[in-house]
Amino acid sequence: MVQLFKYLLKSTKSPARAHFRPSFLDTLRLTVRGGHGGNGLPKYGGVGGQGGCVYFVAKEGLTLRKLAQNMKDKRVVASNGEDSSKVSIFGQRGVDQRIEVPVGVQIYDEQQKLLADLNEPDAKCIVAGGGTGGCTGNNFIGRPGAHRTVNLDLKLIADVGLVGFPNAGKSTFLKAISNAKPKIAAYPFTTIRPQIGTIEYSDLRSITVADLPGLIEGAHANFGMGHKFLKHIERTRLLLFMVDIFGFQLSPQHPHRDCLANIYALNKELELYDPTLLEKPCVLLLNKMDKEGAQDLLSKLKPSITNLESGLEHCPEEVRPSRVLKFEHILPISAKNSVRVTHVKKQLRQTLDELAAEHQLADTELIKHQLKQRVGVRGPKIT
Ligand SMILES: Nc1nc2c(ncn2[C@@H]2O[C@H](COP(=O)(O)OP(=O)(O)OP(=O)(O)O)[C@@H](O)[C@H]2O)c(=O)[nH]1
Ligand SMILES: [Mg+2]
Repeated sequence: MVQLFKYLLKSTKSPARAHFRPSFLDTLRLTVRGGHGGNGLPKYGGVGGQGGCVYFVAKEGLTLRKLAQNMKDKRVVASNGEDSSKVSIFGQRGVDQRIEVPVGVQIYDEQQKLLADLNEPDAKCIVAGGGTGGCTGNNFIGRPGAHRTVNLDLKLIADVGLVGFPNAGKSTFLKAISNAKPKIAAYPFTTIRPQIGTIEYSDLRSITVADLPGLIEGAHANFGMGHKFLKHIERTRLLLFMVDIFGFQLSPQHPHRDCLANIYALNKELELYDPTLLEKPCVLLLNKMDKEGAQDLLSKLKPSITNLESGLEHCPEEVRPSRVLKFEHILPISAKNSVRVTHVKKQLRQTLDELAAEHQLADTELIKHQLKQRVGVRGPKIT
């Protein structure tokens, strides 16, 4: 019976099967223990071997899900150092435990203190040192290794973070612009885990875009998936906001918000999560421009969208941010028909290149300060 169930589960692609698919995992708790130091040999002044340590190394192409599957009991223990003996005065050191973790993992101890940020390939950190071997300093008695519980918190690393409310067309856009093959449907919450797409350019350069699902109005109050996935935009260099030009209504119980109110609402959600995110360079996409009446709507909303500050007083109080976003560019598109998607592709690359060049220049505090002010001075244009 169990076999039959397993077979059915394997062979069907029904929604039930999809339901059993393991979900995206971005946190993992592990217990780590360094090896015990070996005992010394007082008679000969022999020193025990040091216990092995547990260390993490960041590797690309790994996921926390894979790591969790490979480590069923969530415990990592390094081996003990050997005791000193007549034939081996210096005991052998214990063998280290090397654990490969995905790039972008941050490691916290139980008090939520950050121990390490493994944000580039081959970055390493020792999470549990081995105990010292027995010697004169400790009466020849080997010491236990460090023992602790660590929390691994994965924050995706992408050049661009795609932020928008459900149904705006984020996945449609990601599919049109990159190699990603996300699911697209006419109902909210189609995407339930972050997706990363890579945009390739003719000069063989590429940029990565992360589609971060689950953001809804009130996420700060833990509605929907709350801010679960917002942490992933902390490490993106550019935020790409997307709104439906016709606005959005989550359900009949929620108010319909026009496109402008949605921009403010996204602005507010980010502000409530982490106000420093508002300082990141950002671009706005106005999607579904192929639909009838979209151009007229755009002409009507244009003055307010290009000057968010001016419309603040008419913004519903519950979605009113205290500080508005300053978009580098505002780009009307039709993700579905791939209209102006190439233009977005060019703009993203250009903006990222400009940012990289400016950061290279910004080696004095003064220039860094001017950089922060930069977006505000220029003001966005709809192009
Ligand atoms: N007319 C029109 N429809 C679009 C456009 N882009 C997306 N859509 C439609 O809008 C609906 C939602 O698109 P998705 O790409 O799934 O939206 P999403 O933002 O990823 O939604 P969630 O994953 O639920 O957050 C689908 O029915 C798409 O076909 C567009 O440019 N024009
Ligand atoms: Mg989606």
